[in-house]
Amino acid sequence: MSMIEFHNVQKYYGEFHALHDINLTIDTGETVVLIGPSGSGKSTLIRTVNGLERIQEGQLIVNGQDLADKKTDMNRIRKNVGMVFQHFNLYANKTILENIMLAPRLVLKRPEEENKKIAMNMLDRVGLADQAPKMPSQLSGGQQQRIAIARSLAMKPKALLFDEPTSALDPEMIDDVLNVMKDIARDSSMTMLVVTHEMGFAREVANRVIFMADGRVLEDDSKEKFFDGQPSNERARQFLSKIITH
Ligand SMILES: Nc1ncnc2c1ncn2[C@@H]1O[C@H](COP(=O)(O)OP(=O)(O)OP(=O)(O)O)[C@@H](O)[C@H]1O
Repeated sequence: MSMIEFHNVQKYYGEFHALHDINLTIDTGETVVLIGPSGSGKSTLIRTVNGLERIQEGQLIVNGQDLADKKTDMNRIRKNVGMVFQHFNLYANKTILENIMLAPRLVLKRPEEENKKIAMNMLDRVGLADQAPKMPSQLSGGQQQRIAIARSLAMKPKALLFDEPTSALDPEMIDDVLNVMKDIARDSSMTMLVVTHEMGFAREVANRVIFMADGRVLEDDSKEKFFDGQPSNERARQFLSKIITH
């Protein structure tokens, strides 16, 4: 079953044509890695999936709802589609546990006891249950990003979007975050769309790799074809050789 479908999607920022005729289908449970040079439209594309950016033309169906339709309930979309950003955006004046319990309490009206139990389970899943009473500033960047992931998971979403989740982290913290993401990717019910330059992650757990440039999808391959064969597109081949050698 498909979770996300782009049909001839066009996105403009004013006069600037940011997404050109995007056609993509992402099935439930797939892990899709999105790569491409800076400014190619990767963030824009994933931000359209939970309505942070509106599209101007075409059809974008997420979890069976058409996001181009003004009547679509965006709150319902955001309950089902979580997002993890480059900067973790935790609430600085709330404990780790409160950060995780807040949205399920306010948005899902989840009863307090159940909410706490699920929050602690998610903290355990990212390996940080012992940090529950601390404040975000007491944690490292890598730990804060794992808390941000736990916070998204606590909403029990059907899909998770990741926008360069490790690019703001010190190198020694990247693996811990990637390991948590790999664990989620192996859960076959979760759909993941990930913008990242971490090719080790892509090689290990992605089902597909999509290459974008100038607002267009130029390559959409299985992981095997992308890494072990060759992308058909010349720019994708060049990009791949650069990121793998650096
Ligand atoms: N709010 C905005 N208003 C105007 N132009 C924008 C806006 N957001 C992005 N753009 C432009 O759209 C293009 C695509 O940007 P986007 O951030 O989606 O690219 P990206 O591939 O994610 O890049 P990066 O890897 O540098 O984050 C860029 O040319 C950018 O300047």
